[in-house]
Amino acid sequence: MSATPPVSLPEPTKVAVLGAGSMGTTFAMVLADAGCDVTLWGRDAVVLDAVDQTHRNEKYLPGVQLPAMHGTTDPAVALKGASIVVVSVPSQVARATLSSMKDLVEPDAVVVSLMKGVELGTDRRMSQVMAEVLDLPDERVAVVSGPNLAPEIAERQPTATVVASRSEATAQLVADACSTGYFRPYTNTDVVGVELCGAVKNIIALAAGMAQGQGFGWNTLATLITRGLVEITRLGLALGAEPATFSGLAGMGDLTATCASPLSRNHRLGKHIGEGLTLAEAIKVTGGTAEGVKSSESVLELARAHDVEMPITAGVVEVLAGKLPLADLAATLLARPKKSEVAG
Ligand SMILES: NC(=O)C1=CN([C@@H]2O[C@H](COP(=O)(O)OP(=O)(O)OC[C@H]3O[C@@H](n4cnc5c(N)ncnc54)[C@H](O)[C@@H]3O)[C@@H](O)[C@H]2O)C=CC1
Ligand SMILES: O=C(CO)COP(=O)(O)O
Repeated sequence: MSATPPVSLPEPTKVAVLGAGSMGTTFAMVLADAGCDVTLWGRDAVVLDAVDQTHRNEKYLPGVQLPAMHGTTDPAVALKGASIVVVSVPSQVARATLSSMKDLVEPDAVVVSLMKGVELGTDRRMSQVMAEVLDLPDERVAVVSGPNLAPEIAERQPTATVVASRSEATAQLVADACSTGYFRPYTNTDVVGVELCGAVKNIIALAAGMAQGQGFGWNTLATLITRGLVEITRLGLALGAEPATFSGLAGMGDLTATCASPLSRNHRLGKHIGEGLTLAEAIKVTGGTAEGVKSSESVLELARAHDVEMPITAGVVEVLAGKLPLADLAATLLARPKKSEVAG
């Protein structure tokens, strides 16, 4: 097994995208638009047949005409010859999904996570899960994260993102593979920071949605975004992230998009709870993967293990668990002991 990926790939780069939901399909579109030979893998034969034959995924991206790509339910077909493997399944099933495909991934492939969650039970970030299951060295691991609401990218609206890898050459390689006229990747070597930004902003977006559902306005939203960024930064720094990451696209960028947009499933789910639905009802009505629900628990565990204060996250966990009435959340947060804004 080679520890270092090739610095350039054969043209066109063959890419497997694992997970045919809204983000997996959208990123497959970006890669194909960028000139890659893309095969999308998923479990639903009806969906993948349509992707393969008519280049449409009506279940997850209704009305969107995709560029030419392959679709399959057979992981061996998707992974054969793929020099880049993109993983876009819900975080809590990443380990099981990758374990079942472990022997099919090409020995030199770079494996990229689009997932924005932290594993329950282990508190591992997705790049850690991928590396553990597939036995990958740092040079073969990358993550992509930024203000990247799938429905907007699928309309080819302009946005930017961060491709992070401990290896600058790997980050550059993945950035080259997904660079288009509407999607601009920046590189970063701070994998920890970029990944934590993606996972924790979903929890803050739940809180922002709850606040909106309760009828609170822009001041509350801005307060949650700003103090949410403080929580993300505190946890990230405790885990070795770089300070500059938090004001970047994966940090402030994604936090703003997700907390403000009704396209965010986490925001919508929080809003349903704010309007009075139970968690179970809100999950059903929202549909799709709202990573913050489960990751709030693992992120809070990480925070406690590193002695990091995350009051908004802790409040969201209590509300979701039914231990704190949502009507009391704001008062609970505001009643905490007064402190300096800038002292840690
Ligand atoms: N949708 C978005 O705007 C964005 C999503 N992401 C991240 O991408 C990841 C995937 O999310 P989406 O594609 O949006 O979710 P989705 O809910 O649209 O699709 C999830 C996909 O995973 C499949 N799946 C569910 N359980 C599975 C299992 N046990 N084994 C294999 N496949 C399974 C579903 O069939 C579906 O195809 C998440 O971590 C999310 O945070 C990141 C950026 C933007
Ligand atoms: O991560 C996202 C945008 O960058 C998508 O957010 P949701 O998972 O809340 O829809």
